[in-house]
Amino acid sequence: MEAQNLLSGFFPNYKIPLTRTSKKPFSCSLPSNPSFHSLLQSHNCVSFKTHYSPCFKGSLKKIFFCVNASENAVLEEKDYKRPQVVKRKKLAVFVSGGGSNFKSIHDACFEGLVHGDIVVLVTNKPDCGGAEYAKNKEIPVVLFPRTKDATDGLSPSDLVAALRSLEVDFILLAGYLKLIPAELIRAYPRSILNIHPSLLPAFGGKGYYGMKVHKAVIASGARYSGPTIHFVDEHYDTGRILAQRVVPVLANDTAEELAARVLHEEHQLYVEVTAALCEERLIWREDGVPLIQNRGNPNEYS
Ligand SMILES: Nc1nc2c(c(=O)[nH]1)N[C@@H](CN(C=O)c1ccc(C(=O)N[C@@H](CCC(=O)O)C(=O)O)cc1)CN2
Ligand SMILES: NCC(=O)N[C@@H]1O[C@H](COP(=O)([O-])[O-])[C@@H](O)[C@H]1O
Repeated sequence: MEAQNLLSGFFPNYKIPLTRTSKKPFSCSLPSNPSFHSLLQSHNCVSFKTHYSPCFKGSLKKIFFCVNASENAVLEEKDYKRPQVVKRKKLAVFVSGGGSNFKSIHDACFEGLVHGDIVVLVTNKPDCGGAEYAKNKEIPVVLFPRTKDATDGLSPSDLVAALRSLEVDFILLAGYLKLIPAELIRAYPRSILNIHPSLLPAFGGKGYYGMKVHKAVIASGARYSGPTIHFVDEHYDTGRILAQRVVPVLANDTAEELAARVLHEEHQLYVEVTAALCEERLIWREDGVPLIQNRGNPNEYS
């Protein structure tokens, strides 16, 4: 029965035929209380306690569970839906300032909320708060771009080579204030995200960053604002929108008060989106709009 309970989380429609088998099962060295999770862990992945495990894609031919000394539960390959295992992703984060979004994502990776790791921090400001945090966490820091004032910065081709050598899967811009060149965008198609502190397409584009955005929102009389996460294309803030959250703009809001309200939502939204990215829960609608598959209900998208 134990195996049945254990597997019901992963194979809801499958009833294990508890049969005595004369076949000599290959030795299954599962712990006394066989845990599918530890089996998954051994594959350097995590399982999700939902009715499906998006994280286990293997060539498991048969799973022998030692229910007890006399019986073995046998899952025949034909009988179960092959679960999907997703490899842990490697992330590059780009910052220019304090890096609170970077820190939120780093914490989420450490806590297991994001199935990924930040393997490099890229910045144009080597002394910024985000770079200091990265150094304290022993995350490599790379200077980009190369300018006349930053001759030790990387060229676009050198940056692509460095990211490739680190096997980076996705790039997350988080308060990075320089234009990402076409060469990097071509190297990482549909793999670069940015967070912007307004409801794009409003209040975006060249000149719209940091407090400038919030001041413009307040001056416009807009009643709502909020963060947008979008894919990065060759222009500022014009890439495909992936996720947004809405916050009220209060009548007596200062730019700082609005910024703080938006930033709070940014931290949560970027972690949720990065988690979906790392679990490969993104799909592209036929009209080119990206959607996120709901972790608990794979038939639901947002
Ligand atoms: N190719 C892209 N690169 C970047 C994007 C993007 O969507 N496509 N997003 C920005 C982030 N961003 C808004 O979210 C943004 C950042 C900076 C500016 C801007 O006007 N910058 C100034 C320079 C500011 C400075 O150096 O202090 C400028 O270019 O004159 C607008 C929007 C990151 N890169
Ligand atoms: N147009 C880009 C832009 O304005 N990005 C904004 O810079 C801030 C960075 O904060 P952080 O460094 O604490 O994450 C965030 O509010 C982010 O939306």
